[in-house]
Amino acid sequence: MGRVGVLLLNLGGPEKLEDVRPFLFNLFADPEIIRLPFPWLQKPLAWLISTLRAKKSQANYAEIGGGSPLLQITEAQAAALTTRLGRLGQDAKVYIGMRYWHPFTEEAVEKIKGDRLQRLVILPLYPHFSISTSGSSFRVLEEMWRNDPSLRQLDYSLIPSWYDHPGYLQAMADLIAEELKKFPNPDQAHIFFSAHGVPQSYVDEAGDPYQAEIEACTRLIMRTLDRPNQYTLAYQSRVGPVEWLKPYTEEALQALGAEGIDDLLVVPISFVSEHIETLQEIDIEYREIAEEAGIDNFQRVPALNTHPLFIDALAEMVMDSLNDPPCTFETVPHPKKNMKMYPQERWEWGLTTAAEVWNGRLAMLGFIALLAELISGQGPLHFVGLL
Ligand SMILES: C=CC1=C(C)c2cc3[nH]c(cc4nc(cc5[nH]c(cc1n2)c(C)c5CCC(=O)O)C(CCC(=O)O)=C4C)c(C)c3C=C
Ligand SMILES: [Fe+2]
Ligand SMILES: [Fe+2]
Repeated sequence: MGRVGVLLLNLGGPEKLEDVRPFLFNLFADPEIIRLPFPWLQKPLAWLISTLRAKKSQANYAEIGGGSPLLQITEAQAAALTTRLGRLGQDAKVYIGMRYWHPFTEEAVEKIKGDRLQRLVILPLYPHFSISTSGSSFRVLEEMWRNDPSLRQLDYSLIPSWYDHPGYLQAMADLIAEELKKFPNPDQAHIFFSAHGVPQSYVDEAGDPYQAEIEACTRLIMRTLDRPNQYTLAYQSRVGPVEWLKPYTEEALQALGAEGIDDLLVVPISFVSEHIETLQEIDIEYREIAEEAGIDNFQRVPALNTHPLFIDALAEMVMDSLNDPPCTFETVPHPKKNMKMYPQERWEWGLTTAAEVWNGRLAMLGFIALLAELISGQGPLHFVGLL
């Protein structure tokens, strides 16, 4: 086979404190993160939430050195993958496409168009599929493919998720085994999987396979690890007023503390690189909650980053994808039509003409409330927990 391209998809993160607000704007402007009944409200609301949330979020980024390490780590993963594919005899160019910060997915696709590839493999750096992560990036790409005849000439294949890949599972099990050795009694340490949450409605109403994939993944990691340790799965990083996947990490930590657990090993599983939610949320915020709950020995497994077994696993997935029949945008899960998405359940009342009029009026009222929030800093968005 001639030259192939590999497009690594990731979320992106602010590199410096000034980037935080525009990064948050991009995130909240994504209808796969918040979907409003009126598309025209999407950007004003994103502007408002990002402006109001920026200070708190900047303070968190300041605690981890003033920016996200995500791009540097993703670049190192891309370089390691290029080398590994070269060793397997596959000349490949690896591109990085971030959803909410530079280098954006659109920039990567511009480069790809100039490079006359024979085949493109699209590989999200999220092991599990969610509408809000891989699904959102696929939607952006699908739109570009729809509008650009030159892209439609390109032979491509997606890898929707890979939480059950044996090489990935082995890399995770190795990282866990390595950390367990540091406990006074390794078999007694409680293993605590902390996955990034999503709103419950994504799973129940939009058909997001995320929760099922996370649950299957933790079982497979434990089977690969083959140790007698007890384990728990919980969901972190809840944002906003609606119900998210449960149990919530903070509540699960408190419950384990109350049960008398002293030795706890946290395993972040939704993400393969260190980022704000591991370095700040787990290492600082959840550690504090755990210690207050009486868990004295709180340790964390590092993210995979460029773990050699993990890079081998990525290379294997790319090689397999080159030989398998292509997987296209049409074949991956799409949110169900008319689904409710966070925080739409509060803002959608129906589709009749009368309801439309009322929706419009209420949306206006909502927007005024949001402006009040901006001016006073203490309005309804603080109340519901979005800020
Ligand atoms: C698999 C991982 C992730 C899922 C699922 C996910 C869903 C999701 N996220 C938000 C809101 C925010 N996410 C933020 C940052 C962020 N999110 C992920 C991963 C997943 N998000 C990562 C890796 C990062 C950090 C990137 C970095 O800078 O290193 C943020 C910004 C940070 C903050 O202010 O807390 C927000 C906000 C929602 C609403 C959502 C599902 C609907
Ligand atoms: Fe997130
Ligand atoms: Fe967070």
